[in-house]
Amino acid sequence: MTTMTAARTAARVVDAVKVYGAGDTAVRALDGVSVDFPAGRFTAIMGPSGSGKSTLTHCAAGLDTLTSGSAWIGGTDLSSLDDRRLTLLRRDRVGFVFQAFNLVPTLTVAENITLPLDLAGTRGDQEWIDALIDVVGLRDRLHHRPAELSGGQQQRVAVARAFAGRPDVVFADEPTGNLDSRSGEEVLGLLGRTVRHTARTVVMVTHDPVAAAHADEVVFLADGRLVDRMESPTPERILDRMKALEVPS
Ligand SMILES: Nc1ncnc2c1ncn2[C@@H]1O[C@H](COP(=O)(O)OP(=O)(O)OP(=O)(O)O)[C@@H](O)[C@H]1O
Repeated sequence: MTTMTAARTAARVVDAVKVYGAGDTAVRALDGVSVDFPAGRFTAIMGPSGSGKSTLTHCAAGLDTLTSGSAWIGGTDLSSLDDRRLTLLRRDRVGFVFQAFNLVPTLTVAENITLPLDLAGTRGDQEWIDALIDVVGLRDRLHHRPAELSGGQQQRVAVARAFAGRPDVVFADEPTGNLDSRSGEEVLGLLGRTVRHTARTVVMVTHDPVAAAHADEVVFLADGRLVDRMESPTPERILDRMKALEVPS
């Protein structure tokens, strides 16, 4: 009964360096970041503007490549994959939610949710998708088109789509950036519930302490480096930490 298993890591980067450009104009967006995102947890990435949050997320998700260091999804080193296998990994094992909802306007809600599965040529797990539709509260909107939905409802469709293929990890980049605070709260509550009730993993970039406080843990970046981690965050504690990071040195 006392057997402990080490927490599985859904995604991680090790000694991640990302340099944009070259010579005098080179920008070191990530400067040796090592961070793991435990499976079954909701992790938020915070840091001042330009600290490398989006770069870290894009490299961890296999949307961009590191200059040096390694990025892993589960036990797979992304640098070991050719373009085709990387595309397949992103399709089959990673979900994305962006600030712009990126729904296909001509498809219904139901079709948008299953789009990644349809593109992959699989029906997916019907029971799972059915349960997801209830979790995101869209059962009575399934045959509507995105333009007939509020922004918050559209983002809930995007969340359901991100989880539809039961990915190892869902990356969300400012998912509430285009929403009013009430719809934003709904989407954040939804991300948290999905993680807790279905043991999925979410990694979310945000600049909003209230949004980050929905996560189980916050990791803080400054100048391309990991500077802190905070368990069981509250908006007040996050704000205090951010204020310290934003003081010019
Ligand atoms: N494609 C690019 N080419 C050149 N420089 C870039 C590129 N993308 C990002 N950068 C630079 O890398 C650094 C980190 O950018 P990044 O977007 O990762 O930060 P961020 O923390 O997500 O910022 P924000 O909160 O403002 O979105 C910044 O100095 C940025 O200007």
